[in-house]
Amino acid sequence: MSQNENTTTTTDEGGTDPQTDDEKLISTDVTTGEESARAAATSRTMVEARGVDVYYGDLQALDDVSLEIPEGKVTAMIGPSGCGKSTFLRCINRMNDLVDSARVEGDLLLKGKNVYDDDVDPVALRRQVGMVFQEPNPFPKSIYDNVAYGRRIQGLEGDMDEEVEKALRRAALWDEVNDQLDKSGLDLSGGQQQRLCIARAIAVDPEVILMDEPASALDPIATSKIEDLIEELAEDYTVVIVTHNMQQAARISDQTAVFLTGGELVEFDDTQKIFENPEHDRVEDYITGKFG
Ligand SMILES: Nc1ncnc2c1ncn2[C@@H]1O[C@H](COP(=O)(O)OP(=O)(O)OP(=O)(O)O)[C@@H](O)[C@H]1O
Repeated sequence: MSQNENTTTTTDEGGTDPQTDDEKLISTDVTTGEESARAAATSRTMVEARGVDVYYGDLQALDDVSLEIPEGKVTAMIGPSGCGKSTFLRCINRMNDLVDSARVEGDLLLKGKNVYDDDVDPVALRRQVGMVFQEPNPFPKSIYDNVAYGRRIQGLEGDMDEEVEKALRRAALWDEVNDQLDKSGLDLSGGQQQRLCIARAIAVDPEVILMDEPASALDPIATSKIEDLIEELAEDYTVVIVTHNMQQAARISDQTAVFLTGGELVEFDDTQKIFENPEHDRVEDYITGKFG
């Protein structure tokens, strides 16, 4: 957001937002302290969807999706191809804004604040809600610069060497790369590249990490490392992961959302319940491989 765009905004209640332009520039958290405190006092929900519909032109990709994603857990999104899992993930950090034909209706709240409100800066939102994609996509830069990049462009304070080391340690990559930080990120193995992308995402201190099939391009050993890492990350972050791999969802997630054709969220519950005793026959059929 440019400084000129930072004008006084109208609140839901019709009053004016007392936050000054400078304060808004300093505060990149899209939720205000008051909103965060209110949300924390009433629940531990990090992300809440209320009646979310998404369209790409005439095609409806999500149909009236409502769910609450708890803080500090791993939440998996599963379902057959084309049922809207990635679309839902991309609503949370407004990546769908980048698709001209995409239209989002309903409410998508992050710590009680609608991320689609006019006063939310999508760039600040994407710092708070980081993303890791299916194909590892490090920048053609050194390992160090890949991790430092986000902090530099966001102007975040702190000792950069320490921050880079911290992020690489959290991403379980430090021990493998600490003596070659100048090496290109592109020269790492696929699994290391994906952990580098995770380090890059966490270097800017997000609260939520979205992962869109983060291990599907990796071999079984690299996959297993990423799965271990995801479980560890949930100690510090809220993780939302799209996966085609039901065993993976069962292994690493606390909650599972099952989407079925037509962009419908059919069931959302504890992962154990979804896999052992789902409420809906259609979910059982999907889990047991009768379709999808
Ligand atoms: N950028 C886009 N433009 C037009 N239609 C899109 C776009 N992205 C997704 N869609 C359509 O929206 C629907 C949901 O797609 P989405 O990628 O969210 O599903 P998914 O469940 O993640 O699928 P997969 O498991 O195959 O990745 C599909 O019909 C898809 O073709």
